[in-house]
Amino acid sequence: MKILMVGAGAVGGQFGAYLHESGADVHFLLRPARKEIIDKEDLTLDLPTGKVRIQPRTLTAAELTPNYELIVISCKAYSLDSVINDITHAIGEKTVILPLLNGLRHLEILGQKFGHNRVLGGIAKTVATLATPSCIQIKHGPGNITVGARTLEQQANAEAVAATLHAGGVHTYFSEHIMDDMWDKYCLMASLGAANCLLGGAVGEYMRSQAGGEIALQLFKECADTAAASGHPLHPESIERIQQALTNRHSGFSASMYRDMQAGLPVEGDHLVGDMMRRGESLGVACPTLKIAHAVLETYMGRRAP
Ligand SMILES: NC(=O)C1=CN([C@@H]2O[C@H](COP(=O)(O)OP(=O)(O)OC[C@H]3O[C@@H](n4cnc5c(N)ncnc54)[C@H](OP(=O)(O)O)[C@@H]3O)[C@@H](O)[C@H]2O)C=CC1
Ligand SMILES: CC(C)(CO)C(=O)C(=O)O
Repeated sequence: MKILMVGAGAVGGQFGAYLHESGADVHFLLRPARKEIIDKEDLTLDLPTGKVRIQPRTLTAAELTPNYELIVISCKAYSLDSVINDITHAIGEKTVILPLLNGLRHLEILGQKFGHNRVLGGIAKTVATLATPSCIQIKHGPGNITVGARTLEQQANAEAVAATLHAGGVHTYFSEHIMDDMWDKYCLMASLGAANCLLGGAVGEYMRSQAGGEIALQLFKECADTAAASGHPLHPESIERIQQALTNRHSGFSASMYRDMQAGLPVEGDHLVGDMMRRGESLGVACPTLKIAHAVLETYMGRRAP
């Protein structure tokens, strides 16, 4: 399967590197400035087990041809419009798209642009950061990807993509209920990211405040109620697991959105927290705490704007 990995950030660079290492036919679509750096310095994965350095095959949007069977998208949500514009020339009749962004709204946006049956459901699980333009720091070992069909027509394509990723050295799960799984991760991600950014700390840090845990659990409740009102109620075990993750006093857990905020970078606040709040409110779920967190994220983004 001919694969185009869009971007070589924390998620795309990592999983693309595993594919490259195991001999898969993978190209990285990079913007010119990044391509120049990676072509000169290679791409290094800094894993707990040591460093892995690869020489990826890179190209820019101007060089794309419509002969990719799989396009993996792992940009931040605020770059999605530019990515959609850039990959248009890489889409052929049989191209399948696997987005690995957190959240859900990108599925609708990509589906409207390229056709819903092309866009699979996908989840990346990892804790990774682009430490320098040519080095990705990965905590807790190699991450994994979950793939699944969002429509009946996609089933065979989703299975083929999962098999290709697995054969390409990526820890891959195939999900028969990908939308439930995406909602599960979305609820974790939105409540964790909102709590980290609103309260200004990783889980163990905000748990030292009197109300930190209560606020994090309220954020999660609003997300879980929204998931249930959307027809994707979380499993009781998931609810318990996420509640524990959000209130563990000894945990350094934080969302990539918080790490981005600490680094002064743009954040996916509207895609993750704003979208959850709007979905909830449109279904009659009260989301007062998500609303406060969204306002904090919008204020942050507004302050960054030139
Ligand atoms: N980091 C993590 O641990 C996890 C992140 N996620 C989710 O995955 C998604 C990606 O996050 P992450 O990997 O951290 O983000 P990064 O910022 O590390 O990487 C995004 C990459 O996308 C590239 N990009 C943006 N636009 C284009 C374009 N038009 N053409 C080519 N490349 C482009 C950027 O390139 P450039 O270098 O040129 O700016 C950047 O390197 C997010 O939705 C995030 O929430 C999910 C699980 C874990
Ligand atoms: C699950 C979590 C929080 C792990 O890093 C994540 O997806 C993110 O940070 O973007």
